[in-house]
Amino acid sequence: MVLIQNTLLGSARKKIRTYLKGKFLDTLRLSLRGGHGGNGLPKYGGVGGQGGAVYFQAKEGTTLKDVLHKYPGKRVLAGNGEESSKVRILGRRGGDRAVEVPVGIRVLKEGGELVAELDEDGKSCLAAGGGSGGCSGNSFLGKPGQTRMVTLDLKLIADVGLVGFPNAGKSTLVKALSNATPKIASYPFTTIRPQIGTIEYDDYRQVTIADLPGLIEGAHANFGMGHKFLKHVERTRLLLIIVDIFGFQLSQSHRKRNCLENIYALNRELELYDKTLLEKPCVLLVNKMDKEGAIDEICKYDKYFGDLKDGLKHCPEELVPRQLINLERVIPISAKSVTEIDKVKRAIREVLDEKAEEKLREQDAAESVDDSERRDQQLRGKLREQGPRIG
Ligand SMILES: Nc1nc2c(ncn2[C@@H]2O[C@H](COP(=O)(O)OP(=O)(O)OP(=O)(O)O)[C@@H](O)[C@H]2O)c(=O)[nH]1
Ligand SMILES: [Mg+2]
Repeated sequence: MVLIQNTLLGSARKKIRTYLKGKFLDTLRLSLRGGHGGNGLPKYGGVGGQGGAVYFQAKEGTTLKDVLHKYPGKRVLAGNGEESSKVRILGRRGGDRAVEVPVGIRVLKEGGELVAELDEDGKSCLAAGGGSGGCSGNSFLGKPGQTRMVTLDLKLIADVGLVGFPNAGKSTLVKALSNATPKIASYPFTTIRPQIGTIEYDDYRQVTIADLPGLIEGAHANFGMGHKFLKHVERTRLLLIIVDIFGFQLSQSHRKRNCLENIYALNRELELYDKTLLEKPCVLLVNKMDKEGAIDEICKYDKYFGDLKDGLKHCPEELVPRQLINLERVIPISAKSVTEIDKVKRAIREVLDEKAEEKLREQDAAESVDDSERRDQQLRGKLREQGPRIG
């Protein structure tokens, strides 16, 4: 029996391995069941053991593929509580099951309700509790554990997210900036899954950057790969928007968009996905400046990069965003040139630091307002205690 079970499990694992080869998993549905409580022993007043619970624990370096390899049937069961017996009046508690999941996981119940957000290494949450053991209060009958379907939804955690149309040079840039080794090719949709690289600075500071598959116009209506990868920029602190100086044309049947139109189109796709993304600081990289004719091209649009509002008069109606992105810097680059990569590296660091300082200043200001309000309240309280003044 055990042999048959092992063989079946082995073949399921094999199928899953083949299916997952090359596939990026960022969501996984699991069926969970807490352990059943053990029965009590009425004759001796014995209490059955509590059923074990299912937990999720975030662990650096784990992927959703690892979870699936471990639970190919997508079912996680905790141990049942032990029954009370003459030799062991208090039944032993059933074993807990701690499922290691990637950092950045959101645990969602059926219907999408958020159970927990495991965004730090080591953070854990209870996902399905065990049933209580049988005792005098429940006729000595152990209770079943909680049964629950959950979805694990992964949002990558990176400091910087790259947003651009296909072929703009996102992967070329990430490869030059960081330790990531994404595939680069001269056709669109080379990148089909997100990848995170780490940028190292001379003072050992590290900044993580996410290379994402290219967006296309109409991604909000599920064209191309749709918006499904944009969730991975939700937790970033900075957006690197990258456009090809010569614009982008998906195919002969699509309209060619120049680089200014590309910026508005990306702005609009971000807005249609989630307008709070527009509050993030953005750095615009105008790429492929080493190509012939690039200088003439940038001269046409340069004046609008500093004031996107002014450029709206050249924007086709269908691309006009309601709210414009916050461009902190505009840097013309060639992702193939080492010196220009250094410029980008410095700018990333500067903007991240500026924003962090701004946030600290705002927190300090809010705290000092709180302090002065507290002092005012104390003073008013004291005056009330002293009673009304005569005269
Ligand atoms: N001349 C020139 N070519 C570049 C530059 N940056 C990228 N390329 C070329 O542009 C093509 C696309 O580059 P990728 O880095 O794969 O572009 P991507 O934005 O990651 O594309 P997708 O993954 O399809 O979205 C490749 O042939 C690169 O060699 C650049 O600065 N100058
Ligand atoms: Mg790419």
